[in-house]
Amino acid sequence: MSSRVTPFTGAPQPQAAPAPAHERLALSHRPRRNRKSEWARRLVRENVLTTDDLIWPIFVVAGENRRDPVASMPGVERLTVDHAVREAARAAELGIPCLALFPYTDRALRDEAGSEALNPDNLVCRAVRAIKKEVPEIGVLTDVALDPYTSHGHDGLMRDGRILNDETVAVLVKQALVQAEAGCDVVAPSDMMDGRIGAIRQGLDEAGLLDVQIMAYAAKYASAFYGPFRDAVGSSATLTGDKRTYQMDPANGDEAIREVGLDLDEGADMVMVKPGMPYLDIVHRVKTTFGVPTFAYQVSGEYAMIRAAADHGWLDGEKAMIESLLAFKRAGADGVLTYFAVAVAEKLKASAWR
Ligand SMILES: NCc1[nH]cc(CCC(=O)O)c1CC(=O)O
Ligand SMILES: [Mg+2]
Repeated sequence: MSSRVTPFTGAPQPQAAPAPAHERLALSHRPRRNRKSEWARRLVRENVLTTDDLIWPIFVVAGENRRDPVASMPGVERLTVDHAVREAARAAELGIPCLALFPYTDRALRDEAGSEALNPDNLVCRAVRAIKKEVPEIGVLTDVALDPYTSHGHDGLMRDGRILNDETVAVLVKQALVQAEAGCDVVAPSDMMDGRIGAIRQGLDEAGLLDVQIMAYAAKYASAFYGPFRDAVGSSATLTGDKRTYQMDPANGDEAIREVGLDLDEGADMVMVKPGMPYLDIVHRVKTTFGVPTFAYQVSGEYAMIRAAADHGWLDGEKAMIESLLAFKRAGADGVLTYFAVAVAEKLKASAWR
């Protein structure tokens, strides 16, 4: 038997000579013991990141056989539907459970009311149909909100500079139905209007779409970290003002618990906290308070920060990516929407062969 094959025999690890007795601290606890080697660290590890935890957001654009880079998100591209289908197949192959689709809408198709959102043949619906036809085994989540479609870049209808709530909800119900009829598996309202979860659930149920899940962007903050996303969907160019009358104040925590409670009462199957890294306290509170499927969105600005620093050689991008995602698991998230999804899945697959 080869003497090198000894990992299961309890062979002692090489150790430094112990300090002379008179220099030793009389400690009954030495937490470092459980960190002394890789096997010991693995044995006591509390959380793991797996490919099952990942939702991959992708941007789609009209046309054929094109991939347009997003300048503020190095490594992220807007994909025409044919490429999106190919990427969906790659993601499924890697074991990623779900994609989230976001459209870049032509400027000419944007109007005050965001009416392209209700076109059953809009870009998102075409992408959903193509992906579900070619790659039926992957989950497809669509975003319910009007911002990629409105000329003013807001998530809802606007009158006299104000975002209307109830009128917007009526449109969001129609938007969710259009997406569900195209075949999406999950609708994810990201608009933060009050009462939209209940209205969308009722609309889906009345249409017989009982199996379409709702992932509510329940605690979504008015954040500076969405900047690169707005470049990707073209709403940084259109957005007038900010979203603070509907998205949450970053100063608030208790309010997130109330918001999540309302969305659950209204029928949300899963809830989300967004952004991610600066809001891990909220993720943790939501999970411990409600014990429901809880997701976090590692948003575009978080991706851009890690990528930019890594591209400058200022940090190890791969390690920072894994550490940041593991932190979501530790905080209590059941899964994470992340632009790193494919990179992580590839890394996890490679390490499974170790
Ligand atoms: N309904 C808009 C929407 N859906 C997802 C994101 C942000 C995602 C990201 O930054 O990665 C946003 C931006 C916003 O609210 O302005
Ligand atoms: Mg709400």
